[in-house]
Amino acid sequence: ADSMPEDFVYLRDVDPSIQQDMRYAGPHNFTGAPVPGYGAPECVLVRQAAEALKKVQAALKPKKLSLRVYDCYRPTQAVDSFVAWAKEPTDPAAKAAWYPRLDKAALFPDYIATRSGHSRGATLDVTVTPIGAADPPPEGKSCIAPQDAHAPDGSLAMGTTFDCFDTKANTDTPGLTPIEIENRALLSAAMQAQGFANYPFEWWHYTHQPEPYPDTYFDFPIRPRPSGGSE
Ligand SMILES: C[C@@H](N)C(=O)N[C@H](C)C(=O)O
Ligand SMILES: [Zn+2]
Repeated sequence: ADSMPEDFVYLRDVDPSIQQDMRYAGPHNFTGAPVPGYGAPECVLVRQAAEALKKVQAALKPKKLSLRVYDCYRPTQAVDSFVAWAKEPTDPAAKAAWYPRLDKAALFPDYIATRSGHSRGATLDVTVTPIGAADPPPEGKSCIAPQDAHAPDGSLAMGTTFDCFDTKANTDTPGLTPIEIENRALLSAAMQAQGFANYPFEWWHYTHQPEPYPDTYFDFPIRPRPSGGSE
């Protein structure tokens, strides 16, 4: 079906304090353009996952930290567009920024899935950011470039930026600085406490378990949130 199932929600309706930087709805992603199926910059998830994220957010608040989501439910048409993107000629500037040490073909399946858990509705890409921190746009530098206390988008330094397709993004990769290790552990502990499991290739990718739709890959497009919310 083309419409959002009843047990999917807009994260904004469950917890408007969680920051959303929905990269695939705009040009600041590895493809350089808005991705098919993302008709609005909104995080959509199955309700259980959204409610669990709200609990993670509450646990971070005393530390003056907030979650920031980059991707949530992903329609299968978007996944298919990633596969099509991989067959197009490589843009050297995009490669230098997002996958400096791998060729496009090598990104599948570890860093980009041809059938993604995101399409099942309980998976999301997330980082942690100080509450009230400035939110400058991404700079387009190499995603594996050294970071100070913060990544270029103001979030906590995790060793790479979001969607950095590189071994340095592997959650337990060697060679991180102590603060990067601490920040990844902080995210991981907060998420695990509410039932999220990390994907070891990408420090930002988490799935809430058990999944309500373990075998269903949805393709409804993400539409603007109805005014007044869905609750
Ligand atoms: C593309 C990246 N954000 C991601 O989510 N990768 C995993 C492997 C996926 O595509 O499911
Ligand atoms: Zn992901």
